[in-house]
Amino acid sequence: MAAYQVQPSSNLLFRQLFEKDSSTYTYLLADLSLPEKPAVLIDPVQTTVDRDVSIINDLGVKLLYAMNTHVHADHVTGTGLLKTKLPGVKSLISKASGAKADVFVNPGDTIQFGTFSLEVRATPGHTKGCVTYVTAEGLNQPHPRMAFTGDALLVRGCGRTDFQGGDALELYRSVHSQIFSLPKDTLLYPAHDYKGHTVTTVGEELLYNPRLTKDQDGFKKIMDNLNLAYPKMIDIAVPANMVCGIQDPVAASAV
Ligand SMILES: N[C@@H](CCC(=O)N[C@@H](CSS)C(=O)NCC(=O)O)C(=O)O
Repeated sequence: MAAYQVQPSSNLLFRQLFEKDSSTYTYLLADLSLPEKPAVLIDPVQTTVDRDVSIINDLGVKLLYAMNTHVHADHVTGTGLLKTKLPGVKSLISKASGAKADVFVNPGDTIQFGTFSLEVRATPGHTKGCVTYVTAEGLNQPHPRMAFTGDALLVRGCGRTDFQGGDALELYRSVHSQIFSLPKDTLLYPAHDYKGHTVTTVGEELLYNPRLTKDQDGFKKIMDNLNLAYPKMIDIAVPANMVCGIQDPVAASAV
């Protein structure tokens, strides 16, 4: 297996952070070419917000957006709590998610942080409002490109499709049209991994993804027979994430 050295651009700060209880990856990206070092944080988890705030403060970056790829069912997002700890931060999620946030994005929108940006691609199927965030093309942009796929595409897997408006055929079409259409060397960063993987590429998943290399019928059969237990925190996480996590930590801790 090839080892990936992420050298997207000397000006792009990139950190992949892990939360072990839900096996969630959180990603910090910042533009070091500007004095303010504008940054975004993708899929933060509430229980690791203090870690994230420490890293942000240690590195001296300015967090603009705490953003989600979708309404998570297995953990409470850190976006609400981050807003209370880092004033000025805006929560961001897709309009199609139906969740509350400061900023809503639609397919084709770009999220700017300094000289870098992330393109919003609609990748529904795991949930209705799932999006993938993709770095831009261009001379001073990360090369290879990087895509943050949430739960639409996992390394050698994909998100389940049995709740929150999930739909196996929609997920299949989303991944093939919006993710597998990217250049083969595009680095794919998922929101979860349960087996110790960190990153993959479009080329690798086109060859080795055991679900998405099948045809649509074969894929649907696999997804209909996953028989996964519901996430332990689903009844707490989904309602909390519909409002982008805790908005008032004092009130929440009093409950
Ligand atoms: N055991 C975990 C939940 C595991 C799970 O269902 N993961 C989801 C993504 S989070 S909703 C998934 O789509 N998994 C796909 C797969 O093939 O594993 C818990 O209880 O939290």
